[in-house]
Amino acid sequence: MPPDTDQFHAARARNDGAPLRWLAGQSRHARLLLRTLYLTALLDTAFAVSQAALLAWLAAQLISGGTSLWLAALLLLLVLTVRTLNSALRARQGAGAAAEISRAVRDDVVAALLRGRGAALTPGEASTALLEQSDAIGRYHAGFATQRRIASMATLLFLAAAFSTDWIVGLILLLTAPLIPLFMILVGTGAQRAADRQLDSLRFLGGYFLDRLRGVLTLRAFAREQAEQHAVQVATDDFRRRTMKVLRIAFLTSAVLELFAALAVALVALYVGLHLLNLVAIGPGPTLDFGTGLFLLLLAPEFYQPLRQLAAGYHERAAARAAAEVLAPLLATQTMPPDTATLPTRRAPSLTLASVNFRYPDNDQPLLENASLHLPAGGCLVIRGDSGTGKSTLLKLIAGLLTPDHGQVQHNGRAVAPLSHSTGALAWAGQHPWFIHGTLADNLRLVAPAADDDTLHAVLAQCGLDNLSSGLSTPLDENGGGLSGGQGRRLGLARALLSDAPLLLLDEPTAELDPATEARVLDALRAQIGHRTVVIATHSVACAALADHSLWLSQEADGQISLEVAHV
Ligand SMILES: Nc1ncnc2c1ncn2[C@@H]1O[C@H](COP(=O)(O)OP(=O)(O)OP(=O)(O)O)[C@@H](O)[C@H]1O
Repeated sequence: MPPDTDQFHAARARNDGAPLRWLAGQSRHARLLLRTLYLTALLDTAFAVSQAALLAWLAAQLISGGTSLWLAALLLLLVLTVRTLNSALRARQGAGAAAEISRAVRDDVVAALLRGRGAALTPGEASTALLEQSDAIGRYHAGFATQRRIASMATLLFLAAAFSTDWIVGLILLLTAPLIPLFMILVGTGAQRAADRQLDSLRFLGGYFLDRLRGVLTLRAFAREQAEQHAVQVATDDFRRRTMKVLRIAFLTSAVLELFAALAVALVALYVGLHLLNLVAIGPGPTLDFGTGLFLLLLAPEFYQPLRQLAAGYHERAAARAAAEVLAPLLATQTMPPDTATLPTRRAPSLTLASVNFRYPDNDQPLLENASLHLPAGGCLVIRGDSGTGKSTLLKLIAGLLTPDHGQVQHNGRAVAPLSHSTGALAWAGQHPWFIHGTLADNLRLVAPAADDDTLHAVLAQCGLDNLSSGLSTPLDENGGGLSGGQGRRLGLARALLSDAPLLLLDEPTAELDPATEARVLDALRAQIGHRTVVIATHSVACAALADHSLWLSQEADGQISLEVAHV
């Protein structure tokens, strides 16, 4: 179900934590788990009161040699067993709800990244958003947010039990209980600031490590390992200090709250003790016998337990708020544009750009302004132009990886669906193909799981990849290790050709190829034109000869990109 983005933005502007509630509301399964979690927590409160009452009854029976000893023991055993089972269920529902919410948020983040919404994020920031921040949202909802609701209901239940037994003890609990939330609010701002700083540091570190790992060979070539090692140490140290600060606040909060709770329990114990020794005359007086006194004494620590758990999870709230601020711009744009559609058939689509404007968020200059073109179904459009004028960007717009700021990209006259909603209607071979750890065959079968070896050999031959000594069994790592740069790129092309997508989008498919291999690849591409619509971004003159429509992008003196369309 697409979220209501207006509501989201309004909530964000109010900064009342509503983005967090909005993020949890996305999954129906998570809502169900949260409800069960809440119910089990309320049951636990009822069991805690019963357990205290039965324990006190049993002790009273033991001392007075009462006749209901076995009944009290049996009932206590029953309550203890059911409470243990209920606690296990509660822990399970809590973990399930946290995992489910994290999964739902993660799915939304993946969809947003696939739509190019994370263009401004470094890979490290994107992976932090996918892993830590999504988890922080899940932990918060199953932890602090649920505990807040539980604590208020449980407090009322315990107070009702205490007041109905002894109003003085009820009063002690009532007057000491607000100290805990009050203290939490007092440390709140500091905790939030510390969590924000820790998250900033984590996001920075994510990207920093990834960049250094990728560039490790370059760093070694320039003998920069020592300097980088030191820089990594400094960055890690900074993260450690910030994490310790968050933990210090969390521990300090817990310790102070433990102290409050211990003092309040001691106060109840003092009152009950003085009463049993007949040293005070206030309260219910002679009705406070040993059993009732013990019940109140057992009830007091249970009363503070939900509030202490709430305080212990307070840093979860700060971490989740910080995470929601980062995820908000990514997830607020999840709505599908109206009248969008994936390609309904396997027929080659026509392509239209209708007055498209596009600017990368961190660039002042628009890259495309009022760009329009039409490519009939089964046509071949070749995009050429100076480096950096926007050829790859245009391909991404056609793919639905990027969304125009104004105007529309249409497939068969209908607005293009974001790539995350696509159903295999287009095949993409980019400049930096993506590999999986496995064999060459594994990498090809990503797009055609049922393809037999003969089909794979045929497509490899078309792309000039039939001379590898281990053939389909050639092992690859996730960086394409096992293939040369040009071979890796041709594997990407082979994958696109192997798919049955009716729209082929190819970015520099013949770069780094010797003339003989380029000729083979061009023959393979020529064979696609007519029954597939093909769009190619290239610098190659030979490749440009495939075009029945061509486009030239060039940069004007004033920095503007102009777009010249020609029917070949
Ligand atoms: N993710 C991004 N964020 C901001 N600016 C970007 C981003 N990607 C590309 N650009 C900028 O947009 C411009 C067009 O980039 P693009 O990759 O589309 O060019 P290109 O014509 O394909 O270049 P080349 O021929 O060198 O491959 C460049 O000036 C680049 O700096």
